Amino acid sequence: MIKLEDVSVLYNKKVLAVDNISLNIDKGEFVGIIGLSGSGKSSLLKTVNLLVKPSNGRIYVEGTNIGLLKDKKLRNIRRKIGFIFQDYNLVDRSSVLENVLVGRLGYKSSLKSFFGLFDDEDYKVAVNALEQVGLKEKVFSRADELSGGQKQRVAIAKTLCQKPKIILADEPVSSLDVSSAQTVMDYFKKINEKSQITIMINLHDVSLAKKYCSRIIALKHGKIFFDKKVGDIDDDQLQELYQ
Ligand SMILES: Nc1ncnc2c1ncn2[C@@H]1O[C@H](COP(=O)(O)OP(=O)(O)OP(=O)(O)O)[C@@H](O)[C@H]1O
Repeated sequence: MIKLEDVSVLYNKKVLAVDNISLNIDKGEFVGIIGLSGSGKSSLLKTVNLLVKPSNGRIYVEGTNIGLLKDKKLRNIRRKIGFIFQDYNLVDRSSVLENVLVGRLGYKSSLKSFFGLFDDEDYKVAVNALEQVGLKEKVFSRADELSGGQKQRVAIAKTLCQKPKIILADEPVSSLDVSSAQTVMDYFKKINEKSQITIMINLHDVSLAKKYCSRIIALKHGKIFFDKKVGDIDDDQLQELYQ
């Protein structure tokens, strides 16, 4: 589903955030990325949909080298890849429904998306997405009336409206209390299992990564320190990672 070949990210010609990484992620995997702050987790995730352009290497999504795509073809492939940010990325003064409908814009002509014109099908998809994250009753609430955990669930619903095959989530629960973080992670897990959506998620909380992910990729100084099934990770390796 996702294949990286010799991918590096170099900022300002001097900070090597991702150092020659190659990896393969299959459809339906739930992969956690862990590592110290500054180890390159965010940069790695953002290269997968070209939010950050790699300075070297190739990125394949479903076999297509996305670095070679332009305009409509690039937009179409990006539509398949949802991205969830730590700070939710919602419009606070808009309703939950309006926020979620933004996820449909990739399916609209530029004119319709400019005027925010949605049809019955869009509303159906949006309400269904909110149902999937347990927030159907909040459909007309304003986004800024929600708790952090609820906001992140709205962000997930927005992404689901894109009908993604892949969800990339960059520290999606690090601003949340323990209980809200678990609830959000539960929804990620449900979505992964029910829809076979491939998930790559950056987490600084190793215990959450071990609880929810099937595979963990640990980064150190921009390189893969280990890449293992959760059951194969031992505490010594984790200690070495965080030293
Ligand atoms: N836009 C940028 N311009 C310049 N340097 C950057 C940029 N983004 C990240 N870096 C640097 O790249 C390196 C990796 O950062 P990155 O954010 O990818 O790591 P991270 O593991 O996600 O860290 P954190 O957990 O703190 O977000 C760091 O040295 C960081 O300062």
